Amino acid sequence: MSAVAPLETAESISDIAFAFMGSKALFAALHVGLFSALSEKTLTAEQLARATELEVDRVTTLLTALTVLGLVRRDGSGFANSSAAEAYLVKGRKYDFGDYLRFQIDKQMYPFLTQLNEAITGTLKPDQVSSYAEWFSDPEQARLYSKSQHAGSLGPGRGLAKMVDLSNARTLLDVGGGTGAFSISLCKAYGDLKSTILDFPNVAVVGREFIAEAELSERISYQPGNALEDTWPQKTDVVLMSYLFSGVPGDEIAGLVRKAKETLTPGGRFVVHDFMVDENREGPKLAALWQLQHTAFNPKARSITSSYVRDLMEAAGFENIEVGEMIPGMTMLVHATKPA
Ligand SMILES: Nc1ncnc2c1ncn2[C@@H]1O[C@H](CSCC[C@H]([NH3+])C(=O)O)[C@@H](O)[C@H]1O
Repeated sequence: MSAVAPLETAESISDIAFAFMGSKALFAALHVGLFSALSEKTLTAEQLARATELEVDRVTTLLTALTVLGLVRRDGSGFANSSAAEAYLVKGRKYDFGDYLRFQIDKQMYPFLTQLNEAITGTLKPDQVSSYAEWFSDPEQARLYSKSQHAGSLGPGRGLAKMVDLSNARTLLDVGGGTGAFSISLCKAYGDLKSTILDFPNVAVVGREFIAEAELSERISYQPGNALEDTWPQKTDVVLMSYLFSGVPGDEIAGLVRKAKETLTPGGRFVVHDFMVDENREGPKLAALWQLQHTAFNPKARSITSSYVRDLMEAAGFENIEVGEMIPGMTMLVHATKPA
């Protein structure tokens, strides 16, 4: 991964400093259904104002911002979607991720960044969220987050099923498994596999709904609780931790690796999936920014690399350690075997 060229101009700093305005223009447009209203047609600001029941000056200002960002384009005297907006931001399109952006990113991640200054200086106040446990003690927050996370993880789950051969495994422990997107994808790919998901009680409530919908309630169950405090089910053939390391205090990670080793059956596989930056700390950009995002609500989070995870696995006595990219430019997969 090649490094970004260091910036040389004031404008390039401004681009970063004011980027949040563009993020908000995108989210506001999604909330009023603007891209869906513009789907496959060209509308003037007045027509769009009528379609979205908004005031015309405000629609004009929003459309102008979206046009300079390239999300929409001028078409004669009207406005039309860019091809990206048409493909990814219109309701019902196959690859639409508008709901993920307007719920998880705008309603949860964006507000968390308003406490980043305190998180960085270690001065979060008691009423500010400083862990997943605290955040998900609110059932509505747990539901809102988990639903979009689920949609985002089904695809990577299918990818994982192809990258790691689990055909000999019968039991999976999915630590911080959320609503079970990975467990569901893996159980669908491997007919003999059963999974136990360890996650907070308010997440389990939502997950059971998804698992019932996938008709896998017989094979996927929950042990609701806190992975850092509770006793884990023993003798499992696979332990999976997807996005768990980024969500716990950095000094807990080594203990999680050791606990995985104790829990696994001999020959069992330990699989870790998470945001990991390159060894030289020059990228990938989204991995680095997502790690920073996690620090905003988990101030003891650690910015990890795949070598860091590999070294911990080696120290814990794992072998056949393999490292690969999972979501390009964003996440890595590190997996290893407990000696037979
Ligand atoms: N201490 C903890 N104990 C149990 N679950 C946790 C803990 N800390 C974070 N989590 C969960 O870790 C998950 C991170 S989101 C990732 C969910 C899922 N593994 C996936 O890849 O899609 C959330 O569901 C959190 O509730």
